[in-house]
Amino acid sequence: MTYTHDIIVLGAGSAGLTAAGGCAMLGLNAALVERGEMGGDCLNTGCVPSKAIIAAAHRAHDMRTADKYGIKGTKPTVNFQSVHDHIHAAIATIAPEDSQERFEEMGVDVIRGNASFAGPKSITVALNDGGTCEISAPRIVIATGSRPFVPPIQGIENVPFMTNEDIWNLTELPEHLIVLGGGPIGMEMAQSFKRLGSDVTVATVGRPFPKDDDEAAEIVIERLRSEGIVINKNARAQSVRMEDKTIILTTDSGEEITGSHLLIATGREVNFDGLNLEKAGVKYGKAGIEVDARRRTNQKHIYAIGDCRPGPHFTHASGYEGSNIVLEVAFGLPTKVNYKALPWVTYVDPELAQVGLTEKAAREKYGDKITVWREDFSHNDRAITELETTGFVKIVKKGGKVIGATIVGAHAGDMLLPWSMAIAGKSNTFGMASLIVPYPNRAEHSKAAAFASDEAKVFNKWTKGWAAFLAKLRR
Ligand SMILES: Cc1cc2nc3c(=O)[nH]c(=O)nc-3n(C[C@H](O)[C@H](O)[C@H](O)COP(=O)(O)OP(=O)(O)OC[C@H]3O[C@@H](n4cnc5c(N)ncnc54)[C@H](O)[C@@H]3O)c2cc1C
Ligand SMILES: NC(=O)c1ccc[n+]([C@@H]2O[C@H](COP(=O)([O-])OP(=O)(O)OC[C@H]3O[C@@H](n4cnc5c(N)ncnc54)[C@H](O)[C@@H]3O)[C@@H](O)[C@H]2O)c1
Repeated sequence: MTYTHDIIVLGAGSAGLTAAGGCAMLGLNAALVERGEMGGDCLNTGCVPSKAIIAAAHRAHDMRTADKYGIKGTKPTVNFQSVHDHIHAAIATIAPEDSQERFEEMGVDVIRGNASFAGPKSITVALNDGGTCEISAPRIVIATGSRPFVPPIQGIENVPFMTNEDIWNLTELPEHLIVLGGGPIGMEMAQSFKRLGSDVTVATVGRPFPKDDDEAAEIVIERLRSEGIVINKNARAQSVRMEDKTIILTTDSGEEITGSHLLIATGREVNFDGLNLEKAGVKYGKAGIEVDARRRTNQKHIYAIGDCRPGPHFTHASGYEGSNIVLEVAFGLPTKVNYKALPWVTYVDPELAQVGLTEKAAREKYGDKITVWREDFSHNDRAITELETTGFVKIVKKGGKVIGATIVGAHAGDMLLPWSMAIAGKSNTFGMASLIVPYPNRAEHSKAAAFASDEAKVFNKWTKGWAAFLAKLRR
């Protein structure tokens, strides 16, 4: 079979951009198909807008609480249209990094349209501006991401609700926001809207931050409650209705929660509708496209990376898996994912940061073979001078080895890097460049500097020559 490309990547989010860009930089003829906005969820409807609103809310909170530093605190005047503009300015500033033009300059063939399998090695694209095109390659990467999952709630079809896809269109502050879901999306938004002036009620199943360390999560929950957010644990949404302009959500315990706006943040479902996976014989389940540790599907030449496969849903996980694809496809190196030093940060205040195993997960795995060490910020001089003494650093060890670290407190996310290095056992620049660093985070620049110092070892005439040789064998 004569192929149009060496590799086809479906989806231009964090996963697909990394895979397609890396392969093209090694000289492969890479196609990247995107039906929506370049940059995917993270840039357009996820990390970037959420971190921008968090920053605005932080400033409002600082104004209200300045008294303790000897500066007269004041009630902030929030112009929500301007907050909206700030959010969209942040997206627009970062957008060129993920743009079609930038990837075309790298040598990627960017095709805008909806991709579906025509066969195991061929793709039909329904082009956004009309018509179709057929492309084919010996290797195909599915990186089609996820979208909000809306649970079955009686009456939901008659009630206006928002998800992470449209909340960024708000130009007026909601009077009373009901947040359904106590995961990172729900809790980051709950604190932001509260600080900007909305009343906020959260309804969730179990405790908020279900994947995080118990003690650390409780510290944040206490802070959120002290800021006036009402949090209903064990409150599964049963039904919802509208009376005049009021939304009334009824939980499975019969409690009624009222508000002016409803945000649904109850997890994700995968974007594989319309991909025609059957035509390629690719297996999938409810949690996503089934993959092995190398992110190969049951069809070994087809990979699935990022949010579209079961596993962690983070930009940095998607980017990491995209880089692994470059090693797999361009260099022919079998590359298993290794998440023993996977970090994540929830950008509430105080920040909640984790790398490796939580204490609970480590106990479940290793029982009393672990030891746990905790240092509170209450006796850290920088924290004392900044009046930010809430929180701690906790490390979990097995013998002499660090296997997990939890940090809750101001700037917690920026403090994770040394623990990632300890868990991964990597300290030189090459090792640092291969670490998974949480997004978005200032420590990413330490990784970037480390990578820059070694970049010539990855992208040079020898590696390009090897990639070209391998690609020729496969054509
Ligand atoms: C509100 C919010 C805040 C978040 N904050 C953070 C954070 O702070 N840190 C963090 O690490 N993660 C965060 N995340 C998670 C992060 O955004 C995702 O894990 C990440 O964007 C997934 O990247 P991806 O490339 O796998 O998928 P996506 O970004 O979803 O990209 C998939 C792309 O594929 C395209 N596509 C789908 N089907 C087709 C098709 N058939 N043909 C062509 N194109 C197709 C889509 O249009 C999309 O552009 C957040 C998510 C949300 C919703
Ligand atoms: N800072 C970050 O890294 C960040 C920020 C936002 C999102 N994300 C990623 O995005 C993904 C999606 O986030 P999310 O918060 O939507 O999902 P999630 O799966 O993490 O949390 C969903 C929450 O909704 C609750 N829930 C589910 N069904 C419910 C119902 N019927 N009624 C009430 N509560 C219900 C769950 O108990 C859980 O607390 C996450 O996996 C996360 O990795 C990351």
